[in-house]
Amino acid sequence: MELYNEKELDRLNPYQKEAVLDESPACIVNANVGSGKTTVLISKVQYLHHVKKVNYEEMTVLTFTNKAADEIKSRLLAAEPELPVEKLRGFGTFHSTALYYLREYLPVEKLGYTRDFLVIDPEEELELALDLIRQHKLKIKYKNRLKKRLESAMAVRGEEKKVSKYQDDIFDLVRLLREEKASQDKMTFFDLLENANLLLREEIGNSPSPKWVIVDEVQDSDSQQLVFLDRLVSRGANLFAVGDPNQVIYSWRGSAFQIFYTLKHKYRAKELTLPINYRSSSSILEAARCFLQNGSPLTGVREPGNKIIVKRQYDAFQDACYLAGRIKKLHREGTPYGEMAVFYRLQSQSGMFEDVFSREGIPFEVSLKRTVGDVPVLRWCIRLLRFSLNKKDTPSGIYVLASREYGEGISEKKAKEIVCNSKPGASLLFDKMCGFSRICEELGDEEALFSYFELERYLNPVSASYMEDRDAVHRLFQIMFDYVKEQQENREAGMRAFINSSSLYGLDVLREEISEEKDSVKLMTLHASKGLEFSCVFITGVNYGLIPLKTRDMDGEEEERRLFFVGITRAKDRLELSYYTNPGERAMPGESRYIRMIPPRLLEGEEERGPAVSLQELKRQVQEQRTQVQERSLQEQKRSLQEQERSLQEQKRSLQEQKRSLREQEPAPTKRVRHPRYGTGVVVREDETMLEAEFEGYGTKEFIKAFSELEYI
Ligand SMILES: Nc1ncnc2c1ncn2[C@@H]1O[C@H](COP(=O)(O)OP(=O)(O)OP(=O)(O)O)[C@@H](O)[C@H]1O
Repeated sequence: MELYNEKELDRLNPYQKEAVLDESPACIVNANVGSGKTTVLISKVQYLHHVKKVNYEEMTVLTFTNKAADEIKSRLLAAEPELPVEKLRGFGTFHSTALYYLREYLPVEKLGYTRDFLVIDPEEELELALDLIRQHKLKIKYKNRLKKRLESAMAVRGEEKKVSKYQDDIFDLVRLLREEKASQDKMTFFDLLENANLLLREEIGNSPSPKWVIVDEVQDSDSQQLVFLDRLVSRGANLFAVGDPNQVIYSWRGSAFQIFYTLKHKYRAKELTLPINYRSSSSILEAARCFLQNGSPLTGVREPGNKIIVKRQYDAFQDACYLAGRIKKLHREGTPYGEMAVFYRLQSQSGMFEDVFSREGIPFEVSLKRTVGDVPVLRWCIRLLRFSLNKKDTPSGIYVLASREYGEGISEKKAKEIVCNSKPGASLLFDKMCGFSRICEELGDEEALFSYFELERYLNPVSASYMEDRDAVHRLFQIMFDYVKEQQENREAGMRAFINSSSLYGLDVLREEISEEKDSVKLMTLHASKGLEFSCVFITGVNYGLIPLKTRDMDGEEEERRLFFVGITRAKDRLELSYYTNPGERAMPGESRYIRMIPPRLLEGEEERGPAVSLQELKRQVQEQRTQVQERSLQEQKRSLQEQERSLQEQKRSLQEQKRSLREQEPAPTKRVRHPRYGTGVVVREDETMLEAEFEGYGTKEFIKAFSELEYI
């Protein structure tokens, strides 16, 4: 049966079809968010295989995350269940593909390694570096930033540039570290790409020489990854790279906006576009357009859908309680939990949501890349296996023996003596590790492995965490045995491969990773949301200081904006944003400008919103509001003064009233006057100018005071 036919192509829009059918030696697809990059990538692989008859083994498909690689592989396997998974070994992250090349093809011996080298994480490298500083009495400044300093020093190319700006021994440390890692047969993630790049340059005649290199999320490639691409392209591979410049969210790793430009010109690549977004409702897309940076048109095909809800909350706790209710309601109305996600800016924000959701009985998963090293008992077990499989890894041997929690708990000094001098008989556990290779193939199952190392004794059976630790180790061993069986390699090689994947994949190797099938709400940082989609997305803490984070420069600010763009474009049907009025020290109270950048007609909140405004306008409005408030208060004061005055006059009048009535009630004191003609009289009425008096025999007479000849008596 033809697995890929015209019908498959008909599902694609014309832009997608053009990208799939394109056969240029180099093609860069500048794709919009949600425009079907993954769809196109998978179609391309199927088209090349089924129509152009390119074997899967002749393709290298590079992704940015393990999850993306797994998705591509599982979609290919779903379409073609008989496809042996080994044929897809060239499909993976840059690091896992480099590991595959180094193990299978490249002459690692030239760099002092054996094919059995093991991958270590950066923490282990740091331990090694600190040891070397002590041993060689190196002068290293800013040791608290050693990890960062090592990263930068390792990236320096050209001997003449290897001069420490702090005038210390950092470059000697890098050299010693490189030698030490090779002598212990260990590589870090950085070394995987670095060594693969070195050997790929030299080993032109040697495999691997893929016919096609297909790259996902190319916008986030760093300089090492671009060199890796270049090595493969210069061996004659066709390049097909897909990416979105609006989703560059890792420029601190060295990826840059100019990658498209660089690739296009370096390889004279044909540039295609995927403009149509299939994912989000048109309201969500319209909001997303406010955060676009490269001005490419973002076209959608969906209905307007729900308005974007904006909620003001007192703090994260109140928000978590509100979200718990909201999520339950949406679930009752038919949205599966697995179609809902809560995004935040910082991992430290997840705790509050985890607590409240567990209390409220909401199933949830936190997307957190944890390494096996984050679980103490697993870290100890992995190092036990590391030393058992690689006797050159003396630091792991010492770590196992000198651990305070597990093993024999012997002193570090003694552990060093035993491991470095290979002293048999001094420690039972050490002897077991040394004898592991001899019995490894005979171990029937994970139980036998557990018993061989007598772990019921060494996992500290009196500790409170014993049961939990024992179960975790059983699980680790069981998965390792399954993995080894799947690999169809010998036991030791399979175990090595497992340990390497545990370093590369983190705890995902225990299949505790976020799985889409599980019906649970997903909690994750905005960074972790990349490439995913959900029916309903809640972005919490949209306060200045969180979203966006305070940044040092414009580049940082632009990256924050792209990160928010990535977050909102994960939503298919519902987008809900919240901000806090009491966000704690890190952030400012109130909504961040990102909410104000969205046109109000797209928003629905609990309060009436004014029009979207610029910061200047906002400032003006605040000042205007202040002046209005001041004027209003002055008028209030005036009104109240007038009120008081009126009331005083009332009181005065009422007092006069009372006085008058009292005067009327009381017999007025008689005033007497004498007149030369009428004799003595009694005053009956008087004001300032007039006076009336009654005279016996003459009656009442009225006088003008100023001209009368009256005399008071
Ligand atoms: N031609 C098409 N017709 C209908 N739906 C499509 C088409 N192409 C892709 N889709 C759908 O659009 C959505 C987004 O596709 P996909 O996840 O491949 O996009 P993407 O470009 O990888 O997204 P992102 O930019 O977020 O990484 C998916 O739900 C997919 O099924």
